[in-house]
Amino acid sequence: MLYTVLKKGAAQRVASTASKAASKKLSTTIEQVFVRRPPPNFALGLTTPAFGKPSNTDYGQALRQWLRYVEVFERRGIPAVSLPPLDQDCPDAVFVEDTCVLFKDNITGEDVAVVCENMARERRPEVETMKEALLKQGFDNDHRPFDRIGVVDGEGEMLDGGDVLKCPVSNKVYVGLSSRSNRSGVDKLASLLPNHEVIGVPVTKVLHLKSCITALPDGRIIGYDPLVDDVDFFGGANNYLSVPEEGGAHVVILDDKTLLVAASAPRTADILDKEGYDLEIVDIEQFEKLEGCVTCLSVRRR
Ligand SMILES: NC(=O)NCCC[C@H](N)C(=O)O
Repeated sequence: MLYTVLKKGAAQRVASTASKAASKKLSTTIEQVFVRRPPPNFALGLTTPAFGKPSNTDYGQALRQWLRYVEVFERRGIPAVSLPPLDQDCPDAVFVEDTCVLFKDNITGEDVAVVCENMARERRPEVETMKEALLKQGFDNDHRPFDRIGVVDGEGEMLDGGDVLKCPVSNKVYVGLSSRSNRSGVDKLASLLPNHEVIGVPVTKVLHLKSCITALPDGRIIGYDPLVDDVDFFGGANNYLSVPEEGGAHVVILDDKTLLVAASAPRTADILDKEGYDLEIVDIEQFEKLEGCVTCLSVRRR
C-alpha cells in the first residue's frame, strides 16, 4: 500500500492553480530531517544476493557513525525528528529514506508526503511510525482518503524511497525500476505529483537508483558508471558527472554549495572540492555493509 498525505487545503489549491502558475525550482534548503537510531541487530538487515552478507559489523561503531551523521544536520540548524527505535523486528529501520518521500509541489509549494507501505515485506513494519511522525509534524490526511496502491502479496504497485531522485533545477523526478519499485509504482507516483515530470529508469545492477546516482545542486546527475544501467537517460555529458567510486555516487545536498559525502569516496571528494563545493564528510562504513549510503539514513523535507 502507499498513502498520500497532504497539508490542509493542498488538494484544492493544486486544482485551482496548476494551470496558471509557473513551475518553481526545487529548493536545496532542508527544513527538517527524519532519522531513526540503528537497532542493535542492524547486521541482520536485508542484502541482495549479489552484494552478499555483511561481515565484521560493529554496533558501537554504527551508533557513533549515525550520531555523527545526525550531528551534521543539527550543527547546520536543521532539526532532526527522531523516529521511535524499532529494536526487535526491524534491523533495517535506520534506513528511513525507503519508507517515505517528501516533496514540495512545484506549482503550489505545498508539502506532499508519499509513504511507501509496500516496500520489502520484512521492512513493512517500519512504515507506521513514519506515518505517525509525519502527522505530528503537520502533515494532514483530512482532505482526501489515503490512496492505496499495491497489494500485500507483492503484486501491484511497488515503490521504495531509495529509488526516487528529485532533481533540482529541472524538476524531474527519476524513479528506479528496480527489485523494489516497479512501473505501476512509478505511474502511481506520477499521478500523485501532477506538477512534476516523473520518469522511470532501469536499475538492474544495484539495490536502488540512488545506490548509483544522485543529483548536484546545479541539476547535474552524479554517478558511478559501472553501476548505472544507461547514463544516456540523464541528459548527456553536460548533465552528468562521472565519479570514480561507488560511494561517491551518493551525495546529500545540504545547500546550494554544500554536499554531504561518504568517507569511502576520497577521490570523488577531491573532484567535488575542485568543482567548488564545500563538503561534509561522514564515515558510514557500518551502513555501507548493509547496502546503505548517505541518502538512505534520512528523509529530507525541503
Ligand atoms: N535507500 C537506500 O539506499 N536504502 C538502503 C537499504 C538497505 C537495506 N539493507 C535494504 O536492503 O533495504
